[in-house]
Amino acid sequence: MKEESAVEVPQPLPSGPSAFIPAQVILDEGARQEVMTDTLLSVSHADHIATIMGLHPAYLGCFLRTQNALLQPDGPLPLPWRHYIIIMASARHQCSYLVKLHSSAFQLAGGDESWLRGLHCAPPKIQRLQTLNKLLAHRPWLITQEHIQELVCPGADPRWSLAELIQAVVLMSHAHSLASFIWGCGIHPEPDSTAEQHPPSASPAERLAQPPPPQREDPNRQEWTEAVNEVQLLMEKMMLVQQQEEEFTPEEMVTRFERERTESILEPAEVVRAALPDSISRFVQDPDFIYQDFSPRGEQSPPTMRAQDYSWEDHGFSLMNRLYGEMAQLLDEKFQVVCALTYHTMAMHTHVDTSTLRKALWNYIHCIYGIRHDDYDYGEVNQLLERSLKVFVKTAACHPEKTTLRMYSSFWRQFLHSEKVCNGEGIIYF
Ligand SMILES: CC(C)C[C@H](N)C(=O)O
Repeated sequence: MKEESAVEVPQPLPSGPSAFIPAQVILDEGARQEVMTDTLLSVSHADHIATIMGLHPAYLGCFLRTQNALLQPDGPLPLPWRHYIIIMASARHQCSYLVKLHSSAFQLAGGDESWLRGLHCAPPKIQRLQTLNKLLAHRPWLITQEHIQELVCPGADPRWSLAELIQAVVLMSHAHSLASFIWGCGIHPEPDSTAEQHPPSASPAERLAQPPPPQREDPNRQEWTEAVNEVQLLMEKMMLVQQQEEEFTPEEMVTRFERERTESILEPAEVVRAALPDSISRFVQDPDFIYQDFSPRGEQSPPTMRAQDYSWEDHGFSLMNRLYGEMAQLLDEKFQVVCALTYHTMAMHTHVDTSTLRKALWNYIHCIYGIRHDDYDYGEVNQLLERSLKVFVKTAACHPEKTTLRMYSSFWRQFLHSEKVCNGEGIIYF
């Protein structure tokens, strides 16, 4: 095991779409994806998000289709309202990138500027979404039937229709997870249209082709050998996991889940919470309400939810299909693409079956949110995910604004950046 102190302290990159990934690397790794350029060219102004997500063209395609559908002119909620809901939702994760982007879009769509002074200036109907917004962002397990009833029942004033509410919920969830992606990939703010260094007319390729940032020193030979061995070891563990036939009792399976959940508490280093800037805090009510860790004896611990009792495939999809059919299809496609997304690569190796590793990551994120798959042995998470990876994943998923370059650089040091690009939805991690 390498000592913490031996890890080089990474320096933030000065320019380009991401503070974590050098612009040149995005170009190089992107060039390996044949369709990337096409996908990027079809995005009229490829922003930093699309540029980084374009490392996975199949995912970028689904993402953009979903986002475009959410923001197309027709639909139950007026367009300015939809931008405003995204602002409120991204503010919960302190994502000034999205707050800024959608404040401009809100104005362009004809929104009433005075609302941008803060939540208290928005219509009461929008303000009533606050509770749902904060629960969805930080502790979704607390949402009950009453929260929905309160908004849609005939006596509710002002009342939300089901069609409006489902659109608002998808908008909020979309913004929450996108905020995790933005923090998790260290995405830089978009250049101001007034700023000199990046004229808005620059094409994505031009913007990427900035002078490369000062390169860090190449890892020395010993470090490289060590890294190669780490990947080798991980691949051996994956083989072992695949061959494992041992069956555990249901009780043992629960214990293994609980163990993983309890251990995750220790993962992120506690950082003192800084006061929110006014540009964010004006859209946040109750800023101290954040993700709450599981505690084995704590009364307020998140309950466990069995994935078999409520899942997208068996329940979520059909409900949404009735109320917002187009979105149900798009989200379903997005989930399917991401579950199947693999290039069969592992750092310097090709033709690898990475399914066990991807499944461990997926299930680990569900685990931190208290979701248990009762046919999955959580011992695999423990075997396959190194501690630094868990710290990163947990931070990006639960406290995205605390993700640092150091966390990003500490895990999977041998892997391509495109393999590390991560989404707090728990989904893009290839
Ligand atoms: C999680 C990653 C290591 C996935 C891998 N790059 C793949 O193509 O499947």
